[in-house]
Amino acid sequence: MASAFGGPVSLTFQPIHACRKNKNTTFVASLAYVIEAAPLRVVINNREQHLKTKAGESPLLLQLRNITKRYGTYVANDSVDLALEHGQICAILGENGAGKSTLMKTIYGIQQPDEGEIVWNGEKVAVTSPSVARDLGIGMVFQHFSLFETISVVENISLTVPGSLPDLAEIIRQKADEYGLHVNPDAPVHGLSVGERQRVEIIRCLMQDPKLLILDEPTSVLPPHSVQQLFGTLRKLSERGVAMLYISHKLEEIRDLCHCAVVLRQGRVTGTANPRQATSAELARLMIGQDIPTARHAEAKPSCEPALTVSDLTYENPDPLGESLDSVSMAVRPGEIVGIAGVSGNGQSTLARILSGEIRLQGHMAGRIQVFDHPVGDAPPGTRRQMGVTFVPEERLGRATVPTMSLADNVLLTAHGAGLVRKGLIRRRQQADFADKCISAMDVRSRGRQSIASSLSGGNLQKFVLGREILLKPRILIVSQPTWGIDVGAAAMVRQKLVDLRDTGTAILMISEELEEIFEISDRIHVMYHGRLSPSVQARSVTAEDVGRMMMGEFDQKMRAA
Ligand SMILES: Nc1ncnc2c1ncn2[C@@H]1O[C@H](COP(=O)(O)OP(=O)(O)OP(=O)(O)O)[C@@H](O)[C@H]1O
Repeated sequence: MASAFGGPVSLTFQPIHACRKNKNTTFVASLAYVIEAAPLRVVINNREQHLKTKAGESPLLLQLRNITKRYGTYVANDSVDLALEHGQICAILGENGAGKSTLMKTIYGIQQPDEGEIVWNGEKVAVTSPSVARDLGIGMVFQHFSLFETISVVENISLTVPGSLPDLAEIIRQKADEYGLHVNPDAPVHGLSVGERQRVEIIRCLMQDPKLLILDEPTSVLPPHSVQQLFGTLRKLSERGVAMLYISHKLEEIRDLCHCAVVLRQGRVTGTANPRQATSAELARLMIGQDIPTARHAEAKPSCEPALTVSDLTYENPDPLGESLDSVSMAVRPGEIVGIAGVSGNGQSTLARILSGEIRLQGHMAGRIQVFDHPVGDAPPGTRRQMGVTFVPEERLGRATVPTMSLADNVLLTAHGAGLVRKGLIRRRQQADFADKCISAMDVRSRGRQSIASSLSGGNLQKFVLGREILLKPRILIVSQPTWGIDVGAAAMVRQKLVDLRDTGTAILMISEELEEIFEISDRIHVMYHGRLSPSVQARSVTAEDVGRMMMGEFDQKMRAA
């Protein structure tokens, strides 16, 4: 059978038994189907009854019919059909650039589809803006929080939800009790952990009584113990009839939480799956069309002399809301990967900025930073780069790239010294070749080197930035959150590239909140906690539980007691 792509179509039928059984709901066995490379209409579960549907409500909360969204001639969403029931938690899966965010932006009214229609509770609607979406009952929890740090929780919420502060504080307490989202309405936001901030974002959505919540990679910022707490809340919401669209690259979490999964590839729906019955490997295969390789990780053979040495680094952050460092010491040798684990907000981003030279040794800082034998504590980033140090910051837009510039011009920002400029003039051929190499080496899905950085999907821009720095063949690479927002297939490729770079003799310092990633490719592991760094441990000699305890500060208590 030929598909719309002209390629073959394969059909796989897979029986699903009652996948969400509770005393209120009776299921009939239904079929989940996977259709490769063909547009299809998705009907997620056939049920005998829809007991979560209230009187006057359509059994389907949301239907997308033939939604198409183009950017110029590029089709980001292509005839997407989707149906969602009340209370259903549906994962949206897809590789970087598959069109997930584009689809969510359309549902939330941030952008308009070029073709197709949205049917809400049985009625065709035009979601012309996020406020129209909120009025309908659609809420969105973004990956990056939008809270003002210097005011309290209730003051933040009052900026979008009408009501007096005492009344709002009372409602916050009620919602917090009802859904296990404990947060003090009067607490200033700057003192809250990331988990608490996310609870505030969710409470803010709940106060608008949503029927559908869109969650964009909600666990990427959370420490492991907060993930289960969040899932508890989401399950409660689902039981009360709130439907959810859940974007994530973390397949285990999708298997744990979601009732159904829709797979997008190149803007099209290419299949559905029951995540509770599929393995992570099967879900990954559905997404990327092949098995995921794990990094081939032979034991490191580091040199003796460290490439990067940090001794007794203490930094009192002049920003009262910023992270400080306390007596941080470590060394990274050529040919090894040193991972720094820790819950975000414990000083990792300050450390990365000091090591890159963005913050330089001055009065409120003590200690020493050396690249091989040279002290660099007061050297600017350019000098450090000339010594063979490259950096990948966690913020790709704005810090790693200029959003409004093309990929070709973004290459010049850090690779100009690699023969791309001579006598002050840009060598266009070499510039184009370097950009093309980054794109092909890292499989960056874009419309070529002239694409504007901000038009790339988050994961593809991240791959481009990594490629730029790796191609410079650095002596030292300092990388923060290397696979943040990158799909599982691309993450495996990125980790392999880091291991390959290590094997050429580069010293790599990797700051990551993903414990799995830390374990997969680090040779030694440190943990950061409240601005202090643990002694390093050999990655092969500790368990995730050991590191988890270190992340909760156990090493710090021992060091202080010693
Ligand atoms: N404003 C824009 N202008 C041009 N192209 C865009 C724009 N926004 C997105 N695109 C393109 O649309 C495609 C889909 O992007 P989208 O952000 O929806 O992908 P995604 O599946 O969310 O990816 P990721 O997992 O990396 O976040 C990408 O190829 C991207 O380059």
